[in-house]
Amino acid sequence: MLELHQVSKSFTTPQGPLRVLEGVSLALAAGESLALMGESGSGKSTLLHLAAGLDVPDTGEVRLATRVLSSLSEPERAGLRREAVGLVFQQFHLVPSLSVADNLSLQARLAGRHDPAWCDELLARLGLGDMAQRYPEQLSGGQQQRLAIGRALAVRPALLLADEPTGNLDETTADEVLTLLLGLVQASGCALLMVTHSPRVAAPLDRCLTLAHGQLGAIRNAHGASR
Ligand SMILES: Nc1ncnc2c1ncn2[C@@H]1O[C@H](COP(=O)(O)OP(=O)(O)OP(=O)(O)O)[C@@H](O)[C@H]1O
Repeated sequence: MLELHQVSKSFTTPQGPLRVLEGVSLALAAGESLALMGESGSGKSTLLHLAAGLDVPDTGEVRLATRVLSSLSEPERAGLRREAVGLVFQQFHLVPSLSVADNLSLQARLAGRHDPAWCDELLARLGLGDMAQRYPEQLSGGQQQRLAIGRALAVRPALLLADEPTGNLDETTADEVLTLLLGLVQASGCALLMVTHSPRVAAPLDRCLTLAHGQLGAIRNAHGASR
């Protein structure tokens, strides 16, 4: 589903080039969930952006659904991202002037993949069924993040990329949102790559990798064992 092969990425800074990823390889199968941990500045978001085709590596390959992202033009990458990738960030990025229902179906409509029955099911499963005609400012933080998750899943993506999706929520709300997210990911069969600082959040996922000094390591399998 998602493959990174020997991916390197540097940024230009006033102090010179900053090497963030150095020969990183990983494979994520359909339906698999992977937590990506690491200290602040270790390159987690950079890796997520490369996986989404929001940026391209300096060297190496990112393959998404068998397409090599760096061989695509930016509009082609945007098209593939709309169809195959759901994105959830710490900030909810909802459209204030659109209702809950319209926010939820927005990406799916843009991708030409709007399925009203699936959107209704998502609203119900996310506990937003009674709030479909409200506007984002009339929702709590947890409800807004549930809506952002619904928007990402409405397109039935093959891959869900989540960057600290519960980072803005209190612990109880974060647990509720995470449980809902993992249940929906399982129901929809998509692969999940989630960046998190929290071992609690990472624990229920199939695997956990840590990024440090530009490299991936500390692999944990579903049973908590390191290898
Ligand atoms: N566009 C850019 N230009 C220059 N430097 C950048 C750019 N984007 C990221 N960086 C730098 O690359 C490094 C990795 O950033 P990244 O956001 O991937 O880290 P992170 O592990 O996600 O951090 P955090 O946990 O704090 O969100 C950081 O030192 C950051 O300052």
